[in-house]
Amino acid sequence: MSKNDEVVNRMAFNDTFLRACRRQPVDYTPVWYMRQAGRYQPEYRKIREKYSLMEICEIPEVCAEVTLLPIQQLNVDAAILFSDIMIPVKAMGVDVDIKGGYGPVIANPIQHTSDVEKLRDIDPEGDLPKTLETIRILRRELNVPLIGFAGAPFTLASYMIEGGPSKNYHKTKQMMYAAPDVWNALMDKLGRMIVTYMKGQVAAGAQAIQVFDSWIGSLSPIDYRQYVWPTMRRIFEELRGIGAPVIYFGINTGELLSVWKELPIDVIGVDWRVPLDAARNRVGFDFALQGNLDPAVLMAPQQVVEQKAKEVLDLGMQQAGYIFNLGHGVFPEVKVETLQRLTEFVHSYSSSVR
Ligand SMILES: Cc1c2[nH]c(c1CCC(=O)O)Cc1[nH]c(c(CCC(=O)O)c1C)Cc1[nH]c(c(CCC(=O)O)c1C)Cc1[nH]c(c(C)c1CCC(=O)O)C2
Repeated sequence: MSKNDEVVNRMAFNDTFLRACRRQPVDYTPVWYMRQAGRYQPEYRKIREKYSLMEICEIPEVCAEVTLLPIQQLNVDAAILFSDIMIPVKAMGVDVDIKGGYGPVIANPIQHTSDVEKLRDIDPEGDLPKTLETIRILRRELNVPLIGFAGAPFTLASYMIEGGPSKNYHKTKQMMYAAPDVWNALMDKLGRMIVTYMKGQVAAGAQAIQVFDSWIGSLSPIDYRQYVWPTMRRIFEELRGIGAPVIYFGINTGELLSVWKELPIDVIGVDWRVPLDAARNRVGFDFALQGNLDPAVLMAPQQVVEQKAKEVLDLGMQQAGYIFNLGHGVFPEVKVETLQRLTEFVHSYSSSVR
């Protein structure tokens, strides 16, 4: 390749990730990492010395810079907006703080119908202008697709009800089982917020959407269907046709996949517990899959990382519509170089096998 071709190539838009989301043929397996912008990067830690996470999200130039760090360093095939699932919850009027190394903290947890009634419906242009401005800046700078995102109702509700991270979600489930009216009102309100917010992100330039339902695996399939499914179906039906593929991700969702397969979504994010061929057997061939290297593998020597990545790829690549990712986010202890080499490996191995 001549120097000139290289420049042209670098500027051309790389749509491999979007093609994989739509189960179209690709030249190699696209890859991005959950939490690809974060504390494992010295540059991120430096920016965090100056600004809190919430402050970064309020300064579009800095927020765009943080989003771009992994694109420049890792050669990944998609960018994910730097933000947090709790940012729009704050815009609904909830007093949220995010403590690094711990998680979201809420001063006045939701308990009663009146607490739910107090939550404001958001207007993304009016309430989250900095997020939309960040997306617009990013679209000018990026030559890979930009993923927008939201937290799903159950996962958001778990923080809003517990007041912070939780092990067993006792208060959340207590509301679900004992006060279904309050619970349904909360699901409904969060569902509407998510649809409005995702439409706003896509209108501003997000090219794919990931809905994070990180803690949904704490529910049985029967309870998922009864207490969460109606809201999820409404959300995804309303997001259908917005012109951006929709990814739905959660942890510990092995038993939920047979329910998820009835949802109108494009991509299912799988954690490391379910081998990708088993996931295919559970959801069928109408979805792309994303995942699912155990993030803990990134602490191992490079040859182990590559062996484990190969095992994941050999299962994932059996069908069109596969995106390599971790089964959850990058840990702060991971070396940047490990992810650089992993990305290179995924690209080269997948293009050699094809
Ligand atoms: C559950 C959840 C949250 N936030 C998010 C989820 C869903 C995905 C998941 O399960 O990880 C989503 C999220 N949060 C963040 C992003 C940025 C984009 C990216 O992935 O690069 C994304 C996509 C920034 C962040 N959000 C947070 C950090 C930590 C670093 C910091 O404080 O600077 C980052 C980079 C803080 C946060 N925010 C949250 C937790 C539990 C924590 C603490 C955990 C930790 O400290 O590692 C809530």
